[in-house]
Amino acid sequence: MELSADVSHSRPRDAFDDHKPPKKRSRDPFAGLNQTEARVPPLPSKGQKLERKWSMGERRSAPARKRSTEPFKALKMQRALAAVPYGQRSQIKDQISEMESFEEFELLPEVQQAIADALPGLENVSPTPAQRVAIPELLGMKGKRVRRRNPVEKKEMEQFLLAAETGSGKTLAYLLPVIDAIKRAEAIQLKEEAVKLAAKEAADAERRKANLFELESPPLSKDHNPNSGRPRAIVLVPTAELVAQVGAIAKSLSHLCKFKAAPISASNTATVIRNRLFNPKGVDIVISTPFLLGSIVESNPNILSRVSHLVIDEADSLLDRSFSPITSSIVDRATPSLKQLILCSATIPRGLDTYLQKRFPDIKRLVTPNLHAIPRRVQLGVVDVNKEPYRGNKNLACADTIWTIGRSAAEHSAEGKEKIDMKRIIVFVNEREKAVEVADYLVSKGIDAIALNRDTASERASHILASFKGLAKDEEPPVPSPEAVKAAKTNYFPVGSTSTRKLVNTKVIVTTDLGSRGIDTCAVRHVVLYDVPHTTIDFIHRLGRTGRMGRRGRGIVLVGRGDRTDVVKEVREGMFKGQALI
Ligand SMILES: Nc1ncnc2c1ncn2[C@@H]1O[C@H](COP(=O)(O)OP(=O)(O)OP(=O)(O)O)[C@@H](O)[C@H]1O
Repeated sequence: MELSADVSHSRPRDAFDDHKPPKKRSRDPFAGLNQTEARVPPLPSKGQKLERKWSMGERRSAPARKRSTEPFKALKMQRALAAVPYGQRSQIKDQISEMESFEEFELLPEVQQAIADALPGLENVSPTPAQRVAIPELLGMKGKRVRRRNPVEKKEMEQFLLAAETGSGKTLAYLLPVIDAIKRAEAIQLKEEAVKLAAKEAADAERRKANLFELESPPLSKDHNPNSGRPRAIVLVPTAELVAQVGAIAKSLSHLCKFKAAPISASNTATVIRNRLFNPKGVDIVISTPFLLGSIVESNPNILSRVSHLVIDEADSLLDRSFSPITSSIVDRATPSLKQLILCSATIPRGLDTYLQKRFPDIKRLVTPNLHAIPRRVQLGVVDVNKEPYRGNKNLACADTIWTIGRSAAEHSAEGKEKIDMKRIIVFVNEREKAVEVADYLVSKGIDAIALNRDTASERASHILASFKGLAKDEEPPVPSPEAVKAAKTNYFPVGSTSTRKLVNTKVIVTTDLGSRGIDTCAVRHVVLYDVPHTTIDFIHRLGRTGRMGRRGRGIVLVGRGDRTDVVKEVREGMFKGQALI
């Protein structure tokens, strides 16, 4: 092989004038060989850098890369929830990690024993994070070894915000300390009354000795009980269904540690309400909605005269625009006698956060480590309604989704494996009118569906919800024949057709936000989000109806034209990573 005669000659200067190596050479695998000069291009000037940034390739890729790394970009547009720093969360986690038993709380023995009645069928229960965070604080325990504060020595009203994820046992977290306080106050009152009575009897005896002919003073009337119509504690909740739910828990606790609970709501008659409030044996805890209690207080202001504990459950609802005036007026009227004001919520919306900073700047925030995070055991699936076979028909996609859930269980049963449980599914819509429309459509497709909205009579609503709460025993679902299962294999219904087939093992409630707050639907494994919720707050509450207290659950969101897919994507990512939503 012979080398060229020019091999050692450099190339003419103007060949590098544009600072770029010739393209052909740079692509050549041997381009780096036989070079006598380092051809490193100089650093680009500032102007060149900008030019490069906006060149076609970079312009497309730069924002895309930013989007993928920046967390919750779509959710940041709404920023619905107040932030709780991760440092604070880990600190709380450490603090509560050592509390393993209810016995560590300085509750009265009768209150301790009553816990088992409120959690029937459960053995070796340990307190949930919400209970570990709240109970010691509400009892005034400071650290494990320090004695509880004397309930009578406390003069100023204490304010607490208990914020813990859905289905985490917040009801017991506030009820147990409140009942404990009531029982202690009652014991003190009984002691004081006994001392007074003894003093009076002694005085009477003295007087009789001094004047043998004096008539005996009449005994104290036993007809009037000073505890009648003057509760020591009030629990406010937003709906009649929640009044019944919290009332049932209070009643179960009252079997062992005796106290009188009066749940009152618009679903009770006036006579029932009167009898419960003005029971001659007295009343200790009233559970009510703010509107009902507010109207009673107008005519009987004495009802609030002795209230030492006021609980506002679902505080984010009860302090929002529609409820706030009436809730605040009850707080104001009860304040003179209040020892503890306890707000309770699964979410701290930014509106509530600002309100609390202004109205209760000293409120003590009791927050659990997983606040605002949807637990990992709840999965979120997405159905694209625009795709085949739905072609934008959400009703059809909803019916098909429900059939898919119900059918899998029916097949399982037809194979003779085991008796199947009734499946209970909640479908959430954003508008009240839509609930009826969707329920009617589902019924036309052979699904046992019912609408639950503000127009549903409260007695009927309680009845509908009972089986979803695992309280009422369902009639057993009929076991479908193998033929019926075969016939139901395809659950696609052409638009407009009415199904003659029936989905036998599934019950569905179609509801709005009304069914998303506080209802303890522990029998629900599936939630269908017919509409994409407006905010992360609604996502948390709606998905919170499943996967309660350590159970698994599944949410399915139907995404159609105009729905925020970016929001759904970010919520899913957050759930997958176990992150708190914002
Ligand atoms: N320590 C415990 N161990 C086991 N189960 C419990 C315990 N405490 C409460 N539960 C059960 O957990 C379920 C949920 O409780 P609860 O309704 O109080 O939750 P929540 O936090 O108020 O939910 P939401 O935010 O949705 O209102 C109930 O069925 C209750 O019986």
